[in-house]
Amino acid sequence: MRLVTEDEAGRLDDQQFAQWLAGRAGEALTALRDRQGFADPKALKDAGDRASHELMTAALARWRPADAVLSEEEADSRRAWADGERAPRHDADRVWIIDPLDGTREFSEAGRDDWAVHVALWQRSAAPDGALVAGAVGMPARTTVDGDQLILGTGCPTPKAVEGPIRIAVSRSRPPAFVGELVELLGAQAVPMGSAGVKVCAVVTGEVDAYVHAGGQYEWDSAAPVAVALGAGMHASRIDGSPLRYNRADPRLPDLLVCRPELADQLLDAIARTGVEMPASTVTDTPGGAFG
Ligand SMILES: Nc1ncnc2c1ncn2[C@@H]1O[C@H](COP(=O)(O)O)[C@@H](OP(=O)(O)O)[C@H]1O
Ligand SMILES: [Mg+2]
Repeated sequence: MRLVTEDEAGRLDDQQFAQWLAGRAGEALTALRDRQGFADPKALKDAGDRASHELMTAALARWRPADAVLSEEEADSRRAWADGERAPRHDADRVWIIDPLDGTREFSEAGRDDWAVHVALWQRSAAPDGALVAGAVGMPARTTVDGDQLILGTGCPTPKAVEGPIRIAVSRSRPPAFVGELVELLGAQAVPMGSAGVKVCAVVTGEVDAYVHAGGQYEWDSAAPVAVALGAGMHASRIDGSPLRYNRADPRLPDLLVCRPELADQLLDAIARTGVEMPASTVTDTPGGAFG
């Protein structure tokens, strides 16, 4: 995808804008990585988070000034649930849910390409009671056949099923405790990799059949990837099969199942058989609603 200039971004629709924004942030992150190198991983992580967040929020302020933003790197959106304060996103009609750098750990390790940029748009008026209406996941260290950075939007085709054991993407650094048992129950294969966005996109491209996570995550980790997965006809839910909801008062969204639709029942059943419990604190309220 060739990116239009900053000045031309105003004519893009929301989905095109999400892809454009992921691409611009990806270019900046790649340049930063090249310039700064890997000698100080913490400094590189911090610089990446900050540079990408600033680029994205400046572009959103310019081109979508009426919309609110929920970003991993925006203290106000994180603090809201802890302090019981209301942030602008709780009352907004449209909220951009962004993770400026997902797979931060992998971004700071030389040679790794499993990190991503997430851009999603949540709209209050969308059924059933507020929903994701656009999304893009950029994987700046991966390229298309044309040599451009790889950016997936909501129009990806459903990949063909592959014979053989179910391949399940899991976090390489924090896999859910029940994964060993799950893999054994299903005769499946665990495929460790970094970044929630990269793992969901691996399901969308057919590299794996499913992605399972539990134990902690936030809305920005999964919003854009889930928009991409739903657009490609994939199943996406909590690990008990209940729906994923975004722009809640509490942005914690600690578990996730994304998989080929024909595997959903089998995977949900096997996850339930491991006895994993859903944390009580994740009971959700009305979209953007009062704090419980
Ligand atoms: N137990 C946990 N608690 C909070 N966040 C978690 C988590 N496990 C994974 N994540 C977040 O989910 C994203 C993908 O993780 P992983 O690469 O391990 O699969 C990372 O986002 P960031 O890189 O944006 O911080 C990571 O911080
Ligand atoms: Mg993240």
